[in-house]
Amino acid sequence: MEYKAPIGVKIDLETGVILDAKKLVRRLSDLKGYFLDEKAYEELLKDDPVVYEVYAIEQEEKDGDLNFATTVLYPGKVGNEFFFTKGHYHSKADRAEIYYAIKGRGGMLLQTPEGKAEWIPMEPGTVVYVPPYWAHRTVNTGDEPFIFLAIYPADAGHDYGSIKGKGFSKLVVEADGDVKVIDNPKWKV
Ligand SMILES: O=P(O)(O)OC[C@H]1O[C@H](O)[C@H](O)[C@@H](O)[C@@H]1O
Ligand SMILES: [Fe+2]
Repeated sequence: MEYKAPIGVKIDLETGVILDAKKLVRRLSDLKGYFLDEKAYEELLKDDPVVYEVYAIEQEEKDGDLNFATTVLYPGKVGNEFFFTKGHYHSKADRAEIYYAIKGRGGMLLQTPEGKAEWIPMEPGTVVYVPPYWAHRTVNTGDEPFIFLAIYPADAGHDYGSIKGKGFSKLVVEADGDVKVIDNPKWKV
C-alpha cells in the first residue's frame, strides 16, 4: 500500500491566502449573464474588477478523498445586487460540503433543482452544511472582503450549467440600506 503524505498548511486569516495553493481569479468579465442589471454590469465592466479569488488544495477526483479551498470574495454590487460567486451544483450531485466563515460578512444562497431557495447569513465563526443536491452560491453583503474556507469531496466536481443559464430563484440585494433576499424576476423552473 502506498500512503499519501499528510498536509498541514496555514490560512492567513487576514487575507485568506494559502501559500502554495492553486490560485483561481474570477473577474467581472467571467460572470457575464449572471447579474440581473445588464446596464450596470456593462458600466462596471470598464474596470473589470476582481470579484473573487480561490486558493485550493485539491486531490485527484477519487471517492473518499477531500479537497479544501479558501475564497476571498470582494465587496461590491452590480446595480443593487451584491457580488457573489458563480454558484454550482456538484457534478456528483449527492456530494455535500462544509463552509466555515473566517472574515467579513455575507451569506450563502442554496437551492434545490426544483427552485426551493434558502438564505443563510454568515459571519466569522459560522459553519454552513451544504446537503447533497443543493446548489450553493456565496454573497458578500459587507464592505470588506468576505473570506471563508470550504471542504468538499474530491470527486464532487462543479456543475455550473443550470445556474449559468437560469440563475437562482432569489437575488440578494441592497434596499434602503438593508440586505434583502427577493424573488428573481427572471427565474423560471
Ligand atoms: O465555483 P464557484 O461557484 O465560482 O465558487 C467558488 C469556490 O468556492 C469555494 O471555494 C468552493 O469550495 C469551491 O469549490 C468553489 O470553486
Ligand atoms: Fe461546492
